[in-house]
Amino acid sequence: MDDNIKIFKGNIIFTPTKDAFKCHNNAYIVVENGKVSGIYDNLEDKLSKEQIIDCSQMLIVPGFVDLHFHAPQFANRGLGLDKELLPWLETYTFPEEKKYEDIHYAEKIYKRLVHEIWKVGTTRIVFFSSIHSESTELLFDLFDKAKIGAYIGKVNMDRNAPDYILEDTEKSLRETENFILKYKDKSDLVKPIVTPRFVPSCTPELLEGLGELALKYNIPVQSHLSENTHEVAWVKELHPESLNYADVYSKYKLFGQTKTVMAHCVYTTDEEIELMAKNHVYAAHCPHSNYNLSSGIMPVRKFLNTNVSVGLATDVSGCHETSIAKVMVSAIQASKIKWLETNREDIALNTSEVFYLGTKGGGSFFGKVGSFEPGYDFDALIIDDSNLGNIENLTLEERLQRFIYIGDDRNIVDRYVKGTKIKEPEVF
Ligand SMILES: O=c1[nH]c(=O)c2nc[nH]c2[nH]1
Ligand SMILES: [Zn+2]
Repeated sequence: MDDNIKIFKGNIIFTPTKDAFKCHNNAYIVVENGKVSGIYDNLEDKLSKEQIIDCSQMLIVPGFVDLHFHAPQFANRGLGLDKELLPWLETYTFPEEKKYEDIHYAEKIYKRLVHEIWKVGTTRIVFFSSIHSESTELLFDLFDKAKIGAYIGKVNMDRNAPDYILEDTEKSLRETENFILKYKDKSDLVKPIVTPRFVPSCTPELLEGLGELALKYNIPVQSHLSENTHEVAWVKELHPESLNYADVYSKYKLFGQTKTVMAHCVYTTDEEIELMAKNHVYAAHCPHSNYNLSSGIMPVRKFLNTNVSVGLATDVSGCHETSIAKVMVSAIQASKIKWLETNREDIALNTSEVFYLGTKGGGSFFGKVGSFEPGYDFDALIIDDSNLGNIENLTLEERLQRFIYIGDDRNIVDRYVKGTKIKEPEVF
């Protein structure tokens, strides 16, 4: 058989749309050159046993996609989470990010990070690094070597933070351009992304320069939008000339002029949501982080009803969890509170919806990723849930739901990206 063809047998479950799971019990998924070519209920008569990767009792699901993660905050998980956003940034986040000027510290933590992302079954991820070019390049190289898909952004910030974490505007732009030039064509799986931290920490000159760079090299953009009420008020104070928070990014060509993702969107107005839909700007929903930092609850249903593309994200270290499965749980919980808050108008999310958001919803930011429809990259997790309880009398949907709620990385037997099995990365 052609080396470029792999055939997996197992219980295949995925969400081509958010509205329902597609399930194939004990079926075959054929992968050619890293892409799904089809799913068949029976191929046995055409194949010998050696040609099949047998996962018979197991679940085969798309890999998880995390649309927003701060790599240099990895060692800070679980610290200072009784604070709100702005005091937390000052007391915990900025001092930790400063440490990434030391490449040896970066190497120690980033190697652990790659291992963790592999462990929890995240196969595609969008990272903020820190302001430091050398550490950012290291992060890029480690994910490229691990063969996990990622966008990686050198953070830009030149105002409203302690001196030790601020950049000179010109230098920030120059280093960002150098990073783009060095890495934009280096890897098939890992790519640069333009990363203004958020409006309060970027001068208009910096935002303007970053918008120009994104357009010049057609590089995607990521930032934060309307996470916290104090932050939103601060942006209004800094930019009285703008209609709203999104309008500031938009003015500097950082709001959909190239592919864009904005984290949080808790206080985004109806006009801003309309603009996101019009400009195809993604929203990264980070419910765990929003609880921890007392930010609020993003009205996800409103975004979905307005046809905004939404994915899930941990937002480590606003979030102490690294698993997107656990974010799926908190997305359901948060939406139930929102349902109560809106007098039962914003219908709560169900399991197929959050699974969609954590796979195909965020995956589309990377291309044909997060589903098993023909032509999609075969990014997959093989899950053995036999230790979680009886599997005989449950539907595949129930088994997957149970894994999301009570399973963990110990249930993930194998991980694939673009049809290639990802080996466990070395930590030391
Ligand atoms: O959750 C967040 N984490 C951060 O590091 C950050 N910086 C600005 N805004 C932020 N929000
Ligand atoms: Zn963030």
